[in-house]
Amino acid sequence: MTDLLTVEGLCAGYGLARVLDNISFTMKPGESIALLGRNGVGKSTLMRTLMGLTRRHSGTIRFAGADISGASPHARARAGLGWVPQERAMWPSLTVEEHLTTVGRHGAWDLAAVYEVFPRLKERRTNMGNQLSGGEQQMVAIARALMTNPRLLLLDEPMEGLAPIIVQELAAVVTRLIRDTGLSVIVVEQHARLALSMTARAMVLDRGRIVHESSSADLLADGEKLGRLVAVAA
Ligand SMILES: Nc1ncnc2c1ncn2[C@@H]1O[C@H](COP(=O)(O)OP(=O)(O)OP(=O)(O)O)[C@@H](O)[C@H]1O
Repeated sequence: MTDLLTVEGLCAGYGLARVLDNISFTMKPGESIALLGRNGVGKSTLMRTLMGLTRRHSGTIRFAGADISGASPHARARAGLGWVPQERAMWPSLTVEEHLTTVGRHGAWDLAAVYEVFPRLKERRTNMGNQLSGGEQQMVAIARALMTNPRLLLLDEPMEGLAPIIVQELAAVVTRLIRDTGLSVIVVEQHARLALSMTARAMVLDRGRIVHESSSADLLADGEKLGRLVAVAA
């Protein structure tokens, strides 16, 4: 099977400051990766670099058969990269449903499909973005990315700051997306064990480099290694 994503020798950062140092990895369609590491090691920077939101110093990114290394964020979204940013980025004056329909693109994910995954959003469909709880905002952020019918979904700390019960609810949804719909996903998460339980592959960063790659199950089973590589939150 051809790769969905091929990253080779990627160095990137902000201005002249280099954060990512020679990152290389590949992903096949349907694969899921937990991207882990301590605070400040470059996880968000890698996600943002895949979306074209940082300064790439060198290296290449191929996605769905095309070299997107120099493509704009907009072009990358059109090519099928779905982005759920850490800050959620709600539009206060739009309703839940407007958040979803303004970005909708033809494909299996339509309003009915996302409401089936997030029944709470259907109940809240006329609420404004600024009338939602943190968990509901995160559901909108994920649903909005699904409405673009992405080939790869990038989730940057989707559980951050949410109550434990909402974390479990969202984790169940993401697991379902990965296992049942075969969606390709990279998820950055402070809840390392939770992220490993949702995904097939684990990748750990330290100071901008990949320092560990294995199956998620292997890393989950090795508590000592997990503790050494990652500050384990849960
Ligand atoms: N907009 C920016 N401009 C300059 N430097 C930045 C910017 N954003 C992040 N950095 C720096 O890049 C490095 C990596 O940050 P990044 O947010 O990618 O880490 P992270 O692994 O996602 O950490 P966290 O889990 O805390 O979000 C840090 O040293 C950070 O200070």
